[in-house]
Amino acid sequence: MIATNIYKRHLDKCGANYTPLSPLSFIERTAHVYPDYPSVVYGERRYVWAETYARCRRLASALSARGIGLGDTVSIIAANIPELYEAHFGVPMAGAVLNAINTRLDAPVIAFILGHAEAKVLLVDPEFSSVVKEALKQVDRPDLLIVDIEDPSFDGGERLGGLTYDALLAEGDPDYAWSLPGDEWDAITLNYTSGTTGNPKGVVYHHRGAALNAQSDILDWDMPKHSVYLWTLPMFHCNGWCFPWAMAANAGISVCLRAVRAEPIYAAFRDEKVTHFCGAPIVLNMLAHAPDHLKDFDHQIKVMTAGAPPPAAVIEAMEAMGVEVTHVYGLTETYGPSVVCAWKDEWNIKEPDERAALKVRQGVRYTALSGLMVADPDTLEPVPADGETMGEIFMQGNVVMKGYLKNPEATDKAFTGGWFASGDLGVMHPDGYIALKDRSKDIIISGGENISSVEIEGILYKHPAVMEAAVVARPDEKWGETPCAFVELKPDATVTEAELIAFCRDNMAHFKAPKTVVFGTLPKTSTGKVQKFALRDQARALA
Ligand SMILES: Nc1ncnc2c1ncn2[C@@H]1O[C@H](COP(=O)(O)OP(=O)(O)OP(=O)(O)O)[C@@H](O)[C@H]1O
Repeated sequence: MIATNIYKRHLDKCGANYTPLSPLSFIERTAHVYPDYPSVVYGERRYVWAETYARCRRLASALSARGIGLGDTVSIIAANIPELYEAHFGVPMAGAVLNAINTRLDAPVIAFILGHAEAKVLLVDPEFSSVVKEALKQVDRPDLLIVDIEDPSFDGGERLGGLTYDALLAEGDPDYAWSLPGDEWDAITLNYTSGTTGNPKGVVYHHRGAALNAQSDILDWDMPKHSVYLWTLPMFHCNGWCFPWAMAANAGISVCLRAVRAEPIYAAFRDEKVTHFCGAPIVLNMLAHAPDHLKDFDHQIKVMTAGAPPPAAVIEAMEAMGVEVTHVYGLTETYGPSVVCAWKDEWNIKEPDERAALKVRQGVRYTALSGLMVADPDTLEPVPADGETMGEIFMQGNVVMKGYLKNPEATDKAFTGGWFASGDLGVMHPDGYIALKDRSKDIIISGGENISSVEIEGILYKHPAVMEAAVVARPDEKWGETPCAFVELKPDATVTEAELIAFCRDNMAHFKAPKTVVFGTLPKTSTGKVQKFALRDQARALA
């Protein structure tokens, strides 16, 4: 007898029971349900959902009328302003792929991206017109449509094309009948990695992953409906960790911000009654060290942090100010956050330092992620959950990128045995929470022992004189490598090399303590991370 599965008979997908997952459906619903609720705020400019939705439809319609559609790239280089928010909907509503370019890149890299992405349109914020002008000289693309965004609140910049963003919107239909993608696997955005590990690679996201991760953002952060979200995290970075779409699903308010400085951030906390914001640990550190008179708010604020290991001292400082920290971890390749240090109520009774020690761990799967493991990169055998055995961190599921654009070799290398290899090293704790120890290329091997630079940095941050710290390997004849710390001190603080080394030795195994300390400003990448490769060069020169 032929075995049959009764659930396979006459139970097929059809238009009634299956539509592609896409975050575009979120804005349509929210504009329908909450048309007059605030959506986007930028200084004096205030929109409600009906307006934001109409502007996105105009953009889609205008792009479409100009022949932009499926498989085309629309690039944008902009600060966190409403136009960049709208592009997250208007561009894919036209069927095209949004490529938000990192605003801190230099002209040759921008030129590389425009060429590699085969961009058809480039939307330009006036703040970046001069670097774009330089980049355009280096790309041979006379057909590229340049659209200048105008921002009366920004002083400077120049027009590069013959069309403004508002004029483009005016060409469009506010009632444009856009449609969901034919396939949820269709590309929605293209994000270039910052290139700290080589040439920028074009990470492609699909509608399905974008919808799922945006929903996880809300779920894994317990975001109440109509949250007030401050845009401190660049929207160009992994599409702002999917928060443009999350805020549409949440029917929340996006408070746009051009400059990520303590003063406007604290002013927004107070004036807009911000409830949520995201930022790399360096942003949290900046806020913690801002003058006290700025810290003038008395409502509950939550921050989500990732991008680099958050030192326990920074978490403690934020929480002492009444800002609740949620620690997440991910990569451009995983739509931003895909792992969260899911908090447990029973941890609330612990002392602040114990709470921070639990929270510096990267944690467990985001709701949208299917698999997370720490494993031997050669055998893919998971390491024991002992909190000590190091392995590589692997992810699996719908919030792992489609792959790298036009780069099958890199895609094949990243996907191994059904898993995405993160290039990060970590351990699995007995309670199932992972902790990241280093990027594989950052680990220090001294006398045959692995030393985690992250662990040493965590100790250095606890010293009252230290503002920022980064540790790299310094070549050493006897030990192979020794830890070399680069330290930026707080204004007016003083401490000697010997004192800092002694402080580390008092707080960790002696062999792990840095042997050298160099004082000075730390070089940063375009995403605000410390440029460890530059520090490694400096450490090598010392040797
Ligand atoms: N919570 C976190 N704790 C520790 N490290 C983190 C955390 N979140 C992210 N990271 C680090 O950031 C990396 C992802 O960064 P991202 O995808 O932005 O790439 P990049 O470093 O800017 O560029 P490239 O991929 O070119 O090196 C992770 O692999 C990890 O090393």
